[in-house]
Amino acid sequence: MSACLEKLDISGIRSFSPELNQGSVELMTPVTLILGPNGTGKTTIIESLRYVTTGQFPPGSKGAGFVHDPKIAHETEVKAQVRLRFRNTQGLASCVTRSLIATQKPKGVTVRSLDGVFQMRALNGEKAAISSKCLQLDREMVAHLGVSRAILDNVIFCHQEDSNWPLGESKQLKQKFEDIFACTRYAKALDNINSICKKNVIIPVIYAMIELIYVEFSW
Ligand SMILES: Nc1ncnc2c1ncn2[C@@H]1O[C@H](COP(=O)(O)OP(=O)(O)OP(=O)(O)O)[C@@H](O)[C@H]1O
Repeated sequence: MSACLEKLDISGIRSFSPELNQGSVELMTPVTLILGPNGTGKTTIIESLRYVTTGQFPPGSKGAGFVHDPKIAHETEVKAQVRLRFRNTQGLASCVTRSLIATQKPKGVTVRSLDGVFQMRALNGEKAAISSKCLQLDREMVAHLGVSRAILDNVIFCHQEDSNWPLGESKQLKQKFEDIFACTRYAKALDNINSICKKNVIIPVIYAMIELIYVEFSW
């Protein structure tokens, strides 16, 4: 079963106010169209989906610039949160929340990521919550969405500034294709299978020889 995104809540990201549940987007099946005039937040929605699923900030931002500017909020600190409700690959209701804090310092804005939370309702209706360090959460998301990080990053939620990657330099292009199709992993897996097959042929032969020797001597 493929995973299905249902609802995105954004607060404190770019022009979305830090007040909780200020920006909510219902994600429709099979497709959601995002329309609006320039500067109304269409890119921010895709950036937030990419951030909540992969933990990646938009290109070149390192978090500052992605969080609502503390100067605009007239605060020294702004809390940001992105929450995504979705059905995982088993059809179970799941929810992932990632949070950030931006602090206005004399030299500029610094951004700190807080631990994320992943919640899932099991088939018996019980709710399980995993409070998770960012790296663990990235792995959880790949498992529950059933899509690799490279596909989330470069295909499904590819940032408009990065969307020309198929026209990039051949070395980088090769790397991208390797990441997306996991070619190296398949080659390694095939090597492993071949060597296991060889071992599995050799081992029965050795057993057969030992058995033969045993039979010879037992006479
Ligand atoms: N750090 C920030 N704090 C507050 N507002 C911000 C911040 N960064 C960007 N913005 C504002 O957020 C909005 C960004 O909107 P976004 O780029 O998502 O719009 P868009 O609908 O995709 O626009 P376009 O059609 O031009 O691509 C702009 O109005 C911008 O001024």
